[in-house]
Amino acid sequence: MTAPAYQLPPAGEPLLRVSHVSYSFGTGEARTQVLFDNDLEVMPGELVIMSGPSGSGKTTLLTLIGGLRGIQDGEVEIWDGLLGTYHKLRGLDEAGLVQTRRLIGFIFQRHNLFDSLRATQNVRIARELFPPTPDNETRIQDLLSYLGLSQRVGYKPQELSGGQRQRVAIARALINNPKLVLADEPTAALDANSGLAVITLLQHLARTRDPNELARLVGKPGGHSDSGQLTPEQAAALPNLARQKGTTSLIVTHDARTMNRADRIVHMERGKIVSNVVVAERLFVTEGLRHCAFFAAILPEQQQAIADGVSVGIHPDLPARCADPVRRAGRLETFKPGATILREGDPVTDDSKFYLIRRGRVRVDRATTDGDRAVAELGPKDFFGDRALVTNEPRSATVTAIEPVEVYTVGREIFQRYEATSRPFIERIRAVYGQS
Ligand SMILES: Nc1ncnc2c1ncn2[C@@H]1O[C@H](COP(=O)(O)OP(=O)(O)OP(=O)(O)O)[C@@H](O)[C@H]1O
Repeated sequence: MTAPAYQLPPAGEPLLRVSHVSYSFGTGEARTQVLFDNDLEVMPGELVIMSGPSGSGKTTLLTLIGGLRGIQDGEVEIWDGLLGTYHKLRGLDEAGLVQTRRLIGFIFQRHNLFDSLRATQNVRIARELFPPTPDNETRIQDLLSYLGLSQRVGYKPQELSGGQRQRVAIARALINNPKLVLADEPTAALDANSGLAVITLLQHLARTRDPNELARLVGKPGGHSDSGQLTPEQAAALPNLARQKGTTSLIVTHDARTMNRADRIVHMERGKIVSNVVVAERLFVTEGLRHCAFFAAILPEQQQAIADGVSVGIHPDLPARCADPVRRAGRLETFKPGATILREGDPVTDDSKFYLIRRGRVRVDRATTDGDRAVAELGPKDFFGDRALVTNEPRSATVTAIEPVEVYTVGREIFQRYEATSRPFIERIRAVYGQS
């Protein structure tokens, strides 16, 4: 019998969806609510870091997602690509939960290795839950050796250091190519090389990466294995270890080195997800804003805050959707070909916006001082609509979508905020835009 083929979730749908999840410990007077109405969607192949102060509820949320605790309020749905359906965890019986947990690779602090088993056996026993493949044994050895344990495969847990045990637990979590990895501080006990190896493997399990990205992480042959770089052998082993792409990882960590490698950073405070930033989108918007004279003139941290507010929760590989409140805070608008985005002569109102093109091309058509018309085309990373918001004069051009267009928008209120707070600032800016 051949294994059923894995299907991805329907286009644009997440692999994991958390909706309105709240949670309390204890009962009666001792009842304490620790999670408050959380929403989160994680797309296939995303590497998401969850950060936040101690006690903010990260571990509790992770255990709910993993089906290790019963859901009290809200829902958690996990895509099962073999059944082609979502498992809804709320109210699921133990058999259903066991089935769901088999989709997940858990990397938690308490590793629960079997004390009587050697490193290889601890990994093999997880592999035995699934149908064997001809390369079972080589894969186990390759994974352990990639994680720097080739000299330790025959050791039992008590003969290993904390970091080595953690690496065996990681090998065990990843040996079955889970489509969802849930990890709680996976790199906390690890040296620099092992931490980097783990996060790089998760990145490569997620999707094909730019080879240059990997090349930058690799040290010289024979270099020190704890140099904070990968050895050439580790880099060479990656393609084979990460043949099956599409692994989604949700990682709780305080480790700044790990955070730099995330696709998205979700931040929790006091039981609530308070920010949800897609790193590539934030970078795109920040760079785009900095090319505009108005935003270039404000402080970098203010630019960053505006970029975060604009791009929050938007995923780089997918069209914009507004599924949860965190995403709704994102300001992405779409226009069909032929649609007018701005019209020459329209007055500035409270609804007026600045536009940064994310995808597609627009035509800009405006009257020139000599009575002619000037036409230009703009594309991704170009922007328009700032001048009228600074000068409060009517729109000076008509902007039309040539193709399907996605634009990030910044509302007029941001411009007014600076006008209200800093007179000299706005005068300087108006001078740049040709107004006294
Ligand atoms: N079993 C439990 N019984 C009662 N309260 C608990 C229990 N587990 C956690 N809590 C409380 O729930 C809140 C959230 O804890 P949680 O461990 O989820 O936070 P965290 O963000 O993961 O913290 P850390 O980074 O320190 O691991 C904390 O106030 C904690 O004291």
